[in-house]
Amino acid sequence: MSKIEWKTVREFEDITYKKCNGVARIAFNRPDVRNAFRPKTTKELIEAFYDAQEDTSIGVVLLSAEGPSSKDGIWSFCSGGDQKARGHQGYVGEDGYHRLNILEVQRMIRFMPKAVICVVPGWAVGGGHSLHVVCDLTLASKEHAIFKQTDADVTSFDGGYGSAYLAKMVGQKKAREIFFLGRNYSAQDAFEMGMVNAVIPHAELEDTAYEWAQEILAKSPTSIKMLKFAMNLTDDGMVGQQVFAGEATRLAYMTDEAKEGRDAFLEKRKPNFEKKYLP
Ligand SMILES: CC(C)(COP(=O)(O)OP(=O)(O)OC[C@H]1O[C@@H](n2cnc3c(N)ncnc32)[C@H](O)[C@@H]1OP(=O)(O)O)[C@@H](O)C(=O)NCCC(=O)NCCSC(=O)CCC(=O)c1ccccc1C(=O)O
Repeated sequence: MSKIEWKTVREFEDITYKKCNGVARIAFNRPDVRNAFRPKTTKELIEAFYDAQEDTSIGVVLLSAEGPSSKDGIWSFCSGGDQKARGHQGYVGEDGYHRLNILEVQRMIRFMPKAVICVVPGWAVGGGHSLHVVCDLTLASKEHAIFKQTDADVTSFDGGYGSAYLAKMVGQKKAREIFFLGRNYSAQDAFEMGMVNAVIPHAELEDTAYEWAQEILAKSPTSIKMLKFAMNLTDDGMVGQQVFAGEATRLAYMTDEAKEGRDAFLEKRKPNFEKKYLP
């Protein structure tokens, strides 16, 4: 295992963004407010995720958080939407517009053609909880991770992946308990429910996430991508089919018959697909 030497690839205000050996690490960086996200945060997340998606040297993305809080030493992954930035129609950005763009971040994670691992060093609450749900894998701090759903306390509820997909993960009864009662769950509770892949001692959490990423990087990228999209497909309806089918088209582009179809058009002749029928 090579040493982890994270390199900052771009400076942001609300997040940090680093890369090392095929792994991108995007981390919330507002620990004093439990890493609540505001429109600026989601805008930065979208830019970082887009860069990680486009960068062909990156195969796995870690979504993590900086910390602990300088005020009280408490760790958090993300406490969801910043309630101070909340206006009458949604979360208000510096431009004065109300936005719902954490859902765009969720879609980027879901449709990212690479594995996304959520690293939970502390509180994962509200929209922060939903982000962990939508990631492909979740690793949680044994000592500090706490999972909690407060959407129903503040009337800012995620009726998409955060709840319905969670129910597929932990079962209907448990998902309803999580949302209806809003209790605290430890990393071990979350592991036993099936929404966390592993409970890791806090001091080893980031290194373990990097090691898991390296294990995934040793696999065939096309297999990981197609398996992710295949597993998404049954829950994502026509959009899931579109994403999966797009990749099938990409694979078809690489065949001789695709070359023949393109060349025939450019050469103004009929395509010859003879002897191209696979058994
Ligand atoms: C996370 C807590 C349980 C932690 O509790 P505790 O350790 O006791 O810390 P506190 O003293 O409460 O907090 C410390 C400090 O942080 C500030 N803070 C914490 N969370 C937030 C927050 N979410 N927004 C703003 N500020 C926050 C807190 O005020 C303190 O500041 P001081 O100045 O030091 O006093 C607890 O903090 C807690 O419960 N937090 C709130 C959790 C919450 O309700 N989050 C929002 C849920 S709704 C959501 O996330 C939006 C979902 C969403 O965006 C969405 C969903 C579906 C469709 C569309 C959308 C959309 O895009 O709008």
